[in-house]
Amino acid sequence: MAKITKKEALKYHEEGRPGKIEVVPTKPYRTQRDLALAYTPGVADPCLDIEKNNSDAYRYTAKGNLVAVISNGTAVLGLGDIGPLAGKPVMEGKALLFKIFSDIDVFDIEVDATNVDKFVETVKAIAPTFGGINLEDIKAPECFEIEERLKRELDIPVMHDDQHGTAIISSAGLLNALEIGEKKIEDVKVVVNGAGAAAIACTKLYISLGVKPQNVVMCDSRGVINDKRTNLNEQKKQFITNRKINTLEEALVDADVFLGLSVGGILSKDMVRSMAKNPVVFALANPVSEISYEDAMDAREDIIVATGRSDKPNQINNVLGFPYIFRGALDVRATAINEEMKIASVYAIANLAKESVPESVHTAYNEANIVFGRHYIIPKALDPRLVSNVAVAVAKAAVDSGVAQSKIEDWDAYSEELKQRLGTENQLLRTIFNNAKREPKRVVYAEANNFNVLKAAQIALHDGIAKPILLGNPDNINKIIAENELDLEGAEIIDIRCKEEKERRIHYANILCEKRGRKGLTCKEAIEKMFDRNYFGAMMVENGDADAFISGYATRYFQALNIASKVIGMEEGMKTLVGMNIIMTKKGPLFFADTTVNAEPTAESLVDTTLTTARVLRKFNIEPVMAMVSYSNFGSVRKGSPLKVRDAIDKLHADHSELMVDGEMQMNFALDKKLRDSTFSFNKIKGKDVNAFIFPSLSSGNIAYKLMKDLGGHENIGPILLGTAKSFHIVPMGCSVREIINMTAIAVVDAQG
Ligand SMILES: NC(=O)C1=CN([C@@H]2O[C@H](COP(=O)(O)OP(=O)(O)OC[C@H]3O[C@@H](n4cnc5c(N)ncnc54)[C@H](OP(=O)(O)O)[C@@H]3O)[C@@H](O)[C@H]2O)C=CC1
Ligand SMILES: CC(=O)C(=O)O
Ligand SMILES: [Mg+2]
Repeated sequence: MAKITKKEALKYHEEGRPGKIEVVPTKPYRTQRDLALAYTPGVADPCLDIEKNNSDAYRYTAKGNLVAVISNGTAVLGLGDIGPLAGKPVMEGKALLFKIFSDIDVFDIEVDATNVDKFVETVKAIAPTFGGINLEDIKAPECFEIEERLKRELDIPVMHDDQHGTAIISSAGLLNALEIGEKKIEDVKVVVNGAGAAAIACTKLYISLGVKPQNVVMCDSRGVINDKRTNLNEQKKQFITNRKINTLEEALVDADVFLGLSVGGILSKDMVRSMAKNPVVFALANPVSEISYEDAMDAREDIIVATGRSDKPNQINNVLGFPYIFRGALDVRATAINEEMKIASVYAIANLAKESVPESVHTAYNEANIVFGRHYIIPKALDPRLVSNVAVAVAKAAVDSGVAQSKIEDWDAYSEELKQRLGTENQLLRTIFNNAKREPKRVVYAEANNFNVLKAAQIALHDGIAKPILLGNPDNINKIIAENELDLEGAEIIDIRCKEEKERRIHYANILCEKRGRKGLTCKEAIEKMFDRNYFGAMMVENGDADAFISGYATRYFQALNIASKVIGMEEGMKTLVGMNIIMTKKGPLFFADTTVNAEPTAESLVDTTLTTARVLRKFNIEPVMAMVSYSNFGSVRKGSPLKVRDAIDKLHADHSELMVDGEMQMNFALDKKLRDSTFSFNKIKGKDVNAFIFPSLSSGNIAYKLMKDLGGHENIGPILLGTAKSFHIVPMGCSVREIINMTAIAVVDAQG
């Protein structure tokens, strides 16, 4: 990632509405009645109910999803005591992270109080507003007493994130780093630089996970905490070493682990070189780490390095924890965040790093293949699985340890709910993928000499969606596999040009020649075409040697379409192929057809488009409710394209009366059922939300889906080719791995019949 300049950082914060957060109403407020409900007199009723029963605050107010990020600015990142106001950008930043990663709303509260009593009293006084308290950037040793007292005196979860959030994440990182370095936690020698909030909590958690207290040396700003030191606070006293050493440099000789939670730039390359083999260096000070990632990597080859920064690999930062720990705690109304919940988070985070990484993470970090190892010991901050993995583990631990005030009956449903809440789960794709997994099919990838195609095939293979057949030069394919550490064991590779495939080429050519002989194709030409992977792959499907075909990554859409028509042909009874796009909206998926094939459809082809679209929706377990859209309503214009739409509708109503379809209608009547039903009460899709739109021409369909995608910012799946006699699918040229995987699942479902 390119370095961020000061100018850029200031502009980011200043631009538009200053700062990073705003408050958004969640209830209607446009009418006088709305206001009377939102405020007086309506608001009095929930007030009186809450007066009688305090827990009703969770029913009638935002309390249950509201966390306070509270700081007095005495230890802001590694910037030190810069005061509450100067710390506000960090607290707003935490608010932003809470919202985007776990949909928790946050008020950031900067308190002008360094005195422990005053700070505690302030937090207690405002606590009724919140469902949880996240203490932030409060310096040691005051932070320990502040947290202890608030935990004791409040009945909502309180967590000092710099202590426990950091301890949880760095422990997860440590477990994985030791596994990679093949070391046992009970044997490792750990040097902790820093003896403040984060360092003390991390060290305590390391010990509870198995590090031996006698194997720990802790340093503060004055050097090693040893028995010569005086005036140590109670927390530091627990870590006095009896080793006769005074400096960080001495402590690091032969150490296995360096944990830095202090200040930037205090660790030299030479110190790193003096450590034991496979050393673990967690340089976690922010914004400048104890040693830069580059210097640490440069110091020695066997090192495992992590920093707190977002712009380097292995980011150990409490952002991987606090959003999800509070999410889990709030969802079961936990009265505390206890040790059991912390340990559950450690293992949930550590284990997630060992699972195969979703494509969205590769895309977000612009990395081709992220796999568990030295450079990936901990999940990435943008990993969408964190919310369901960590929050579920925390909530379960809260229930099991008896601090939960409400129960979750169905953990799978809770996990799904979290994914949907964060928009990380696409219900439609989940259905398609589940259907695909139920009966995976042989999918032939015609362009397997491309990394994206191979990566998609690997994921499809490992996720049990498809059985890939890869067409391409085996040397090229194997080179890409080796260079990118892909694993395609079990996938068949076919070199269509080799002499062993000659017989098959001739066989396929004969079939094609028979099919197209009267349409101008000579047998010689057919043989030549079998050296083209798109033709060969399509023939594999046609001949039953594969179930579905995918191409388009490096082939023009219309070229692939042409092969589909010539080799595979159309489904029985169909006179046209159809292109369909799926637009993912907040209200659910919307299906647009035809978006890519028929430039000037006739009434017959509009009928075919409607029937094919309806069939596909049913394959996706969706009952089609379809509108044939135009610029007029139910015959209001008696010329031009509305006429052919009317003809199509008449035919559909006559021959397929069971189908929920009507038109022609304008888009606003299709989208707004109240408007439609009140104006045209006779309409056949009365009371229904339309989920599929049939366009009167290719231009309108194509323009509409691109407007939704690019201007509306909606995710788009497709175009998907419909109406072929067998499963034949074309991905957009140069598309992402995700798009190829999605198309694979669709192709498999299509092939299932
Ligand atoms: N990556 C992450 O997720 C997180 C990183 N951090 C980082 O950890 C650091 C400490 O934060 P926090 O614990 O909240 O702050 P504290 O103020 O509570 O602690 C700071 C500690 O650093 C010690 N220190 C300062 N200078 C040196 C030095 N030259 N050598 C050794 N120790 C030194 C201080 O020593 P003394 O006691 O003598 O004053 C003190 O013990 C910050 O840089 C912060 O950004 C914190 C939380 C999370
Ligand atoms: C990440 C964090 O909380 C800190 O550096 O203080
Ligand atoms: Mg902090």
